Order: sequence, then C-alpha cells, then structure tokens
Amino acid sequence: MLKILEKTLKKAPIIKKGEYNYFVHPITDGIPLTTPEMLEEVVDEITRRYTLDVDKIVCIEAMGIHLATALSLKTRIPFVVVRKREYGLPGEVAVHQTTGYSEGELYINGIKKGDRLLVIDDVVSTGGTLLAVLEALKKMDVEVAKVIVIIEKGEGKKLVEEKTGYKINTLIKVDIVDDKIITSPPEEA
Ligand SMILES: O=P(O)(O)OC[C@H]1O[C@H](OP(=O)(O)OP(=O)(O)O)[C@H](O)[C@@H]1O
Ligand code: HPA
Repeated sequence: MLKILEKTLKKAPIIKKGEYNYFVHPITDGIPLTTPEMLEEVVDEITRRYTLDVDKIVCIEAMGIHLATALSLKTRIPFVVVRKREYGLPGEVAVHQTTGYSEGELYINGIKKGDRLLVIDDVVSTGGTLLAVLEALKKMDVEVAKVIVIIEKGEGKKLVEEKTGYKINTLIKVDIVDDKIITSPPEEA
C-alpha cells in the first residue's frame, strides 16, 4: 500500500545536524527526487484512510506544501501555507517553532473564524513544530477536524497528542538504528 514510501525510506541517507540524526527523503526534503508516483501513493492512501470533510487544508512551509498541493488537486479542497515569513496582515498569528536542529518563527494567515481545518505536514519528530501550530490554532475560533503527518519519527507524536488532545494521524513510523532506517506501521494511541 505504501510500497514506494517504504522502499525509498529504507534507502534514505542519514546526516548529522549536531547530535540530531536527520534522514533525507523526497517527502521531507524534495531530495533526491520526488516522483509523481510517490506523491500519488501518499495522497491516495490519505483519501483511502480518512474522510476529509474540511473547508481548508493548512500546511507548514516548506515541506508540507507539495503534500497540500497534491491533496488539494485530488480533493478540490483549497489550502493555505503557514509561512516562515511575516506579512503583518490583519489577523496574522505568530508562533515560535523549535525542532531537533533549529528554531524560528512561523506566521499563520488566511484562516477565518469557524473554519474546519485539516492540518498536514511531512514529519513529526520532536513535535515542536506541530505543537506550536496546533496550540495557536486552538486559541483561534476554528475547528481542527483532522491532523495528518506522513512520517512519525521518535516520541514527538505522543507528546503533541498529550499536550493538545488532538489525534495525530500518521502513515508510517521510522526509527533510526545504527544509521539505518527501520519502517513500521504508525503507533496508535
Ligand atoms: O517535530 P519537529 O521536531 O518539529 O520536526 C518536524 C518539522 O521539521 C521540518 O521542518 P523544518 O522547520 O526543518 O523546515 P522545512 O519544512 O522548511 O524543511 C518538518 O517539515 C516539520 O515541519
Ligand atoms: O530527520 C528528519 N528528516 C527530514 N525532516 C525532518 N524534520 C524533522 N526531522 C527530520
């Protein structure tokens, strides 16, 4: 069902970002090559597993954008990007993001009161990014109907679920053992 994703993850190079083991894959980095078949496999699996009765898809720059684009083309649901750039538009909400190797600001725009949202991203690792975005959305007058992340790595997913109360739906789990990637089905709460 996720044959391309599994096969390519197993071959993904691992680089060091300080102490952090970072895998490099087309879904999370656009490297070495994102194929239409891989994107199709991912969005087909999303629409097979989940009912997407939402007004908008919310994705996070940069590596949520290709996923939201492909899903939007398939479902006809529009999407908005949480950007790393500040616009200063009315209603803009800034959040502070931390990952295992970086930190910075994210800016939420384009969301209206009462919106029913699907939040999508490529990977949840420490959970810092998703936590920051979901906690901000929680304070806005919107409904987060679904959260979908393609790849879970480490324990961040559980932490985000505990802290926000939202279920984080993932398609595949990766563990890095001896500089190799092991894939398995997602951990369910
Ligand atoms: O669970 P976390 O530890 O927060 O890691 C996950 C986040 O890290 C990556 O984003 P990054 O900020 O590196 O930006 P990019 O999408 O531009 O590569 C990825 O796209 C997720 O958003
Ligand atoms: O190991 C990783 N690889 C790609 N993207 C990521 N975002 C957080 N961790 C990772």
